[in-house]
Amino acid sequence: MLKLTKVKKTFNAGTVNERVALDGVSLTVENGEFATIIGSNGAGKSTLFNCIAGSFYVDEGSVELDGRDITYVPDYKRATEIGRLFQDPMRGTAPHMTIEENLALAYLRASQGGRGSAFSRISREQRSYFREKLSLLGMGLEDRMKQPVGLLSGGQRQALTLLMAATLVPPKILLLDEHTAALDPATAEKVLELTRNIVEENNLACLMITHNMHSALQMGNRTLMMDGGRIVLDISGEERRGLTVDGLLEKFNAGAGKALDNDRILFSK
Ligand SMILES: Nc1ncnc2c1ncn2[C@@H]1O[C@H](COP(=O)(O)OP(=O)(O)OP(=O)(O)O)[C@@H](O)[C@H]1O
Repeated sequence: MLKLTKVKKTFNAGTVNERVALDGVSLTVENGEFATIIGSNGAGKSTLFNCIAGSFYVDEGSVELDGRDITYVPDYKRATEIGRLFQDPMRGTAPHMTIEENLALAYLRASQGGRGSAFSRISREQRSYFREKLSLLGMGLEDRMKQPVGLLSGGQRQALTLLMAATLVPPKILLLDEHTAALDPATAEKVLELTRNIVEENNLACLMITHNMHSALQMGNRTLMMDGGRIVLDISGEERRGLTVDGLLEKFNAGAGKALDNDRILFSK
């Protein structure tokens, strides 16, 4: 379980470029809870992920994972418990290493911690475990384990990254930062389907930033909307079921006191 309490983060404090990116955000995400996050430009969505992952420390407030205070735990230590995917499919895997080497490295990192742990030989057991996991993707990657990852398509690479981040050693929380935005619509749909299955099967706590309002409502079981460094809307259950995109926009207007000003979101409506 993830718990943020009154988290504040300001960039360039005291200068003309001061930006309050998170303005006292409190949020609890239980295991099995899958929340989509949508918001205006510069709302603080990526900063929220950076604070959870430890890319930088918060100015005020606390971050807890499974009841432990991790507010000042460095990012590489948190990486053993926090899986993260970015928009760019090239991030998260090493192109010159083979599929099985990437998997072995991810496995070692997640199970033993630390950056760049050296790994020796990939055992027969490991190889068959990786093969079994890869076959779940339904992309034929289990027959290409000795090929460099650089040869894969963007969608295949993102699916592999998802596997590495979320299933080899299931994380305590999975952070997805627009992880399908750079993919063509058919491939994005496939990766979203995989995401849904992986989160459900592993009963993960998951946060997914998206600019697609349909995905925001169709994926997961909770939707958060952010504006100006705050969570202005948090809907789940009955309130969320059957909600349309227009209904969500209306709720945003009521919660934020203004219309959503994110063209990427509005164009995807
Ligand atoms: N490293 C940084 N240095 C200075 N300002 C930053 C930094 N990171 C974010 N900001 C500022 O903090 C605010 C929140 O940014 P953030 O990237 O978290 O928003 P976002 O909701 O992810 O936006 P978008 O959807 O436009 O990517 C913005 O005003 C942004 O310019």
